[in-house]
Order: sequence, then structure tokens, then C-alpha cells
Amino acid sequence: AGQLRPLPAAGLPGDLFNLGIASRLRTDGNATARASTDFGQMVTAAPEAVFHPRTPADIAALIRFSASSPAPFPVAPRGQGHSWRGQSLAPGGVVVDMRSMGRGRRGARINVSAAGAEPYVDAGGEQLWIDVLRATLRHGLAPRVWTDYLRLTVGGTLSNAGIGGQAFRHGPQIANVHELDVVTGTGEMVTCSRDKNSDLFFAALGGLGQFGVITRARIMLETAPKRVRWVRLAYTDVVTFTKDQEFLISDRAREVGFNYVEGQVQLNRSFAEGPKSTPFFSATDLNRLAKLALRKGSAAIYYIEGAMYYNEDNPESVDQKMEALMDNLSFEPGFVFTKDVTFVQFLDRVLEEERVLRSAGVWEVPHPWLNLFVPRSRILDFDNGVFKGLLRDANPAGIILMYPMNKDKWDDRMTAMTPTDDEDVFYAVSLLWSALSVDEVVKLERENESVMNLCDKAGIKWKQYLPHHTSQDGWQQHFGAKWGKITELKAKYDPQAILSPGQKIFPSRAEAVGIATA
Ligand SMILES: Cc1ccn(-c2ncnc3[nH]cnc23)c1
Repeated sequence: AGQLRPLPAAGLPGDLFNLGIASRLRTDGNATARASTDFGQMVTAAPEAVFHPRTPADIAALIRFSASSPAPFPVAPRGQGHSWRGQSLAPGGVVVDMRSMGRGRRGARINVSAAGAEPYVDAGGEQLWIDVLRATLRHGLAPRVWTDYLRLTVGGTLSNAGIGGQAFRHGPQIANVHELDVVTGTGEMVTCSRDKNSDLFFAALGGLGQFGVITRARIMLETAPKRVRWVRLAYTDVVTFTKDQEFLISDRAREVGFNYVEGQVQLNRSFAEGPKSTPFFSATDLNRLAKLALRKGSAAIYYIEGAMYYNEDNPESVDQKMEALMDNLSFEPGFVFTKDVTFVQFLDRVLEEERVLRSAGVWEVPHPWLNLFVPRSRILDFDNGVFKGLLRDANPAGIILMYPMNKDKWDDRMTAMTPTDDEDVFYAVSLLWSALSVDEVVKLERENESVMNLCDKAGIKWKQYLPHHTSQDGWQQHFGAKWGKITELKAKYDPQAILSPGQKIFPSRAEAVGIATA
């Protein structure tokens, strides 16, 4: 039940509880327990309170109060809490439950501007992408780039980059934003874009919550297709697999190719010991694929996952387009798996995965993830060292994604990092493990470490996506040449280092005060 007046929390300044916003603060154990962990379940750290803002002005008031108090306390915006290593936590501080912004006035914070040559949607940072999709489809429009899972917030994915199979063509989600409203670490509400307060605009996109809280994003839209031809093509040879993937994301394939290109790696042992069927593959499919791996003696099966958008007024043309495309690709003959679905069914495909995993009780488990961007020139070394070496006989629960993107679709002025070599293509490799026991957490974390060490020894210049580093040196290496600018922007927009301490990039003054008084 809501509290009339929360009891002042020990670690927060008493007069916080005299402010007008105090009634929106919850200090009870239920509220703080829910905000003490995230989807990754790798870290637990309790806030002193959870704040339920109604408007961006409420968030500004809370942050202004912390920034001007003698003992500034951490403040972390939390949407769905889908960070994996505690990035959305605020130990000893205040977690802002962003989802309370939208409550009560459904749709008020998603405004579609459908007219004109460049339609867009203004979406609250707390809005889920699935809700943005439903609102824009009412106008026959949709954002161009999607994460694999849609029950994530706009502010959360834009604070990382927002990658998925459409990014090879349109860049990550952060490359498809016109304007932001951001509440900075000094509690100012700033509207920013490429032309206005542009340093904050570029900082916040991929900014890991370090420079401000995204409360609105103006996102580019395109005409939405009605249907999708969704295919998976199986390969046993990684050279052929990556060659075809790179063709599919090249300009040559622009007219004749897919609208979406991703890829997965299935290690052999998972055929014997993994699920007998999945949302995409039937048991028969998986049997055929297991036999293929055996016959070819390959350590893994590689799938290209492609999607071709179309409208039902000319289904035969998508058949012809798909036939022509298949002729250009060298997958294992007969190993083409096709589904014909609506646009929403395709975009929301991971919901099915979530349902299966939740019903098996393995969705809310620890997720020791590792997401790497690997330079194209080293992807075969990576495959050889990791999938044919380190992980050859592994069979952890979870999925392995592997697909290329075009670096020139990313904007290097933004905080998100891509590999700093001079190549124009890099691969996303996502080891999305689910740990089904406590010692598996330790084992998988160690394995992830050894993957990164193997890359270091081989001189493979990786960057982490959804990054987690345990030292400021690690973060300096992550940001490389951007580090100087990033520290300047942090001093300008969050001088007390209040915001999103869970990323562990900057020692927060709040902590420093704590240490000083300890
Ligand atoms: C970069 C990233 C983080 C999570 N994903 C996922 N992709 C595909 N299926 C998923 N299921 C859960 N997370 C998934 C991809």
C-alpha cells in the first residue's frame, strides 16, 4: 500500500522527506527489495528509497535536491531493470521507477507525428518499445531499428545504443533519434539535438546514464510493412557463413537482400543436451540439424537469420525475391527454414522465448552475459579460439548471437563504442548465458573472462556492448580516445557524480562523502 509519508531513510538527508515530492518516495522493504537487483541477477545492492515520479519535473526536483545537499546521494533511473550487472542500481541512494511516469494517462507520452516526409514519434523515456510500436502502427509507421526484445524502455536502450538485425542498414537505435529531453545531474531539464546543446545530445546517446536521465526521445519513423518472410539458413562452415552474412549487409544486397540480418551459433553439445524444440525450430528440424553437424564433423551449426519485409498485395513478388536471393547464398542445401508472419509477430519474436523460459522457470535466473563487438578481420580467429576451442565442448543454457554491422552507420560523436580499428565492418557476438545454478554463475563468469583474455592474447581489439568493467582503467581502455571528452562532460553535466553509479565508471562524490565520513 502506498505510504502517506515515508519514514526518513537513514542514508538520505532528512529534509528530503519534507519536500513536496516526498510522498512519491517509498522506503519500505518491498519497494527497495524490487529495486535491489536487475535482470542479470548478478548483483544485489539496496537503495535507501524508490522514487515514483509523475513528470520529468519531479525527477528534476529530486536530482536538484541531491546535487545541492551537503551529502549528495546517488540517483539511478530504472525502466525495466534489464541491465545484467547491476548497472541500473543505486546502492544507498534512490532508484527512480521510470515506469511510474506513464501510469494513469495511457498513451499520453507517445505522440506520433505522421504527416510530412520525415515522420517521427515523441516517446517518453519510460515507454516500452512494444508500446511505441503499437502506437506508431496505428499510423502505418514504425521505428526503423529494433532490439531483439521489445519489453525494454526507450531511455534504457538509447543509453546503450539499441542494436539488432536492422542496424546494418539504419545504424543502432541511437542513430535514429532527432532530439532528446534530458534531466542532467544538476537537475536541469534540457532539450538537445545535433544542433542544440549538441554536446549533451551526443553524450547521452550510448551514455550509460552518466550525463542525464532521458525523459523524451524524438525517433525517426518509416512506413511499416504488413508481413515478414522470416528465414534461418544453416551453415557448417564459418568462412561461408560469414562471407554470406557480409554480402547480405553490403550495399550490393540493398535491393535484393533482407531488411534484417542476424545470426546464431549452436554448439554441438546443445543438440544432444539442449531443448528438443525451440520457438523457431521443431524437434524434426533440430534432429536434421544435429545429424548435419554429425555428418560434417563440425563443432557448431551457424544460422543466418534473415527477414524480408513485404505487403500481402504482392506475395508472389516476395517469393521471387527470396528465390533469387537464395541463389546467391551457400547454405547447406535443403537447410532453409521459413516462417511467414506479421510484422509485429516478427518484431516481438523473443516474447515467445520469454514465455517458454518463464514456464520452465529459467527466465528469472542469473544472466552472466558477455556482449562483444569484434573487428571483421579477426572474427575467424575469434571463432577458432572460442567456438572451436574454449567453448567447444561447453553446453550452457542460453543463446549465442553472431552477426555483422556496418560501422559507417554509427556516429562516433556519441558515447557508444565500436571497435577502433580502421575496418568498416564489425561483428556483434553475444554470449547470452542463463546460469541454472550458483556455481554455474561463477563458471560462466570465468569462461567469459577467458574469452576476453584469449582475445587479448591474440591481439583481437574487442569492445564490450552493455559494458561492465571492474576498474577505472578498464573503463579508460573501453572509451579510449573518447575518455578525455567523457570526463569533461561528466564534470559539466553530473559534477557530483550522482547519476547511475551502478555502471561503476566514476567514483561518485556521494560515495566519496561516505568514505570521508566513514
Ligand atoms: C544484445 C542482446 C541482449 C539480449 N539479446 C537477445 N537477443 C535475442 N534473444 C534474446 N533473448 C533474450 N535476450 C536476447 C540481445
